[in-house]
Formats: sequence, C-alpha cells, structure tokens
Amino acid sequence: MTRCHLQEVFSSVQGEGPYVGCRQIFIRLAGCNWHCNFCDTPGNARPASFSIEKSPGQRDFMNLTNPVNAEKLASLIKGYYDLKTHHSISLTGGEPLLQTDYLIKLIPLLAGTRQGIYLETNGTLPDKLREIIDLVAMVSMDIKLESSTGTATPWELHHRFLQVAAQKKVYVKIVITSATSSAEIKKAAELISSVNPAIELVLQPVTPKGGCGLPTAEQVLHWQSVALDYLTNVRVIPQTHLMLGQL
Ligand SMILES: C[S@@+](CC[C@H](N)C(=O)[O-])C[C@H]1O[C@@H](n2cnc3c(N)ncnc32)[C@H](O)[C@@H]1O
Ligand SMILES: Nc1nc2[nH]cc(C(=O)O)c2c(=O)[nH]1
Ligand code: SF4
Ligand SMILES: [Mg+2]
Repeated sequence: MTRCHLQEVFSSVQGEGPYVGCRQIFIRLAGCNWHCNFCDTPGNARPASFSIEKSPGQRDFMNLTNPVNAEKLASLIKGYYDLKTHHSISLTGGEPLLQTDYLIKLIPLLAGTRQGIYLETNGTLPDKLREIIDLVAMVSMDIKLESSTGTATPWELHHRFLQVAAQKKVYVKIVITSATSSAEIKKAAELISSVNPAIELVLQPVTPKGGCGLPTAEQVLHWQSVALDYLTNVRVIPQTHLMLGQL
C-alpha cells in the first residue's frame, strides 16, 4: 500500500499567480529536494502527524498520524469539503513530485472539482513530472534563482521540465528579491521563450523571510521589461492570501 507523509490539508483561495482567487483544496506533502532561503513552508520530510482543517476558515484542525494511504485521505477530503464548489486541488509542499507513486493512486480518487489537479512545483524533477503529467490539468512551475537559494540554478532541469509541462496549462513563477539580477531574469525569460514565448511568467516579489528582502519598485519594473523582450505575458503578482488572513 502506498502511503504518504503530509504536512497539512485545507480549503482556501489560491493566493499566487494567474489563478489567484480560485477556490482550492490544498494538499501539502512533506519533504523537499531544494532549499530556498525565503521558503515559507520548510519542514521535516517525515513528520509524525499532519493537520486537516475540518471547516474552511474555522481553524478547527484535527491532527492525524502519518503516513496516510490514498483511500483514507480521499475519504477525509470528500467528507469535509464539497469538491464541486472547488476550482481545483492544489498539490503542493514541500515538493509534491517526490511522492509520485502516491499521487498516481490519489488523483483518480479526487475527481469532481471543476478543473481538476493544479500542481505547484519547484520545476526540478522532469522525470517525475512525466510520470503524472497525464493526471494533471495545470502546472505552476517555479524557476529557482541562485541569488535566493545559494544553489546554482538548474537551468537544464528547468528546461526539460517546462518542455514536459507545456503539454498542459502551465505558467512559470519566479520569486524575486532585492538580490535578484537582471542577468538571471534574462536567462529565465530566454529559457521560457525557447519552449514557447506565449507561456506566462509571473514575477512574485518575496514575502520577506530568511534574509530575503523586497526588491525596489524600480528593480521590479526593470526586470518586467527585460522579460518582456522575450515573452508575450509577464505579470508582477505578490502573495495575496496573507493579507486576507487565508491559509
Ligand atoms: C512553498 S512552495 C511549494 C511548492 C514547490 N516546492 C515550489 O517551490 O514551487 C509554493 C510557492 O510558494 C513560493 N514561496 C515560498 N516562500 C515564499 C515567500 N517567502 N515569498 C514569496 N513566495 C514564496 C514558492 O516559490 C512557490 O512558488
Ligand atoms: N492561499 C494560498 N495560496 C497558495 N499558493 C501557493 C501556495 C503554496 O504554498 O503552495 C499557497 C498557500 O499556501 N496558500
Ligand atoms: S522548493 Fe518550494 S518547498 Fe522546497 S524550499 Fe523551495 S519554496 Fe520551499
Ligand atoms: Mg504557501
């Protein structure tokens, strides 16, 4: 039986990127293969328990033991939330693609939302994406810049990842900080354009954390125009859920 380590499950509105405001069920898997200084959800890869909010917005969390099998998780979700009022199910983390065997079992049990599965991923595991791309409707892919992670940007992995993701609805998100450089934005925009210049790029100003500070207004507008030399659609959208008190 395939079982998974989770961090949390809740119903909220998508707070980032072009689907902002869409009602989603968030399933946050545990464990990550990357390290971003700004990460707002770091955590243990094997937590003993996870929490599930029973009534959206009420913060009436119940703690359950990890790992959990797919049938149990699907029946909890269907018991607490009405799938048909939800735009989609966000698979996030941590890095959800670290547990693809589990997702292959879980996703078919969660049919009934309006648009299906929304995958939120760091864009570094193209071979794992290939295993589940047929089960996913939308991909939110990050490009991870060295200036905010301390690790060299995995350009080749990101390129292969985007080629697979482009089979479905996909947009690319880059968290920008005061340390971001124009050269990084140019290289990212060139990479996206080489797959398809119509793929949308969202520049997401960091919510300050881990020594990462906000870029200036001048920096943000400059990087947007750099990216627009290569791409049709480049938007600047910050995280919005925090200001709404949403999870
Ligand atoms: C927590 S990650 C989980 C999914 C996957 N590991 C990834 O990085 O895309 C979800 C999204 O939150 C973004 N994020 C995390 N911390 C942030 C912060 N402090 N400010 C802005 N965005 C942040 C990530 O860049 C990513 O797009
Ligand atoms: N409301 C809300 N929107 C989000 N968009 C991406 C999130 C994530 O952590 O994956 C997230 C999240 O944690 N909450
Ligand atoms: S890849 Fe995602 S979950 Fe992992 S450290 Fe970076 S922001 Fe956090
Ligand atoms: Mg988040």
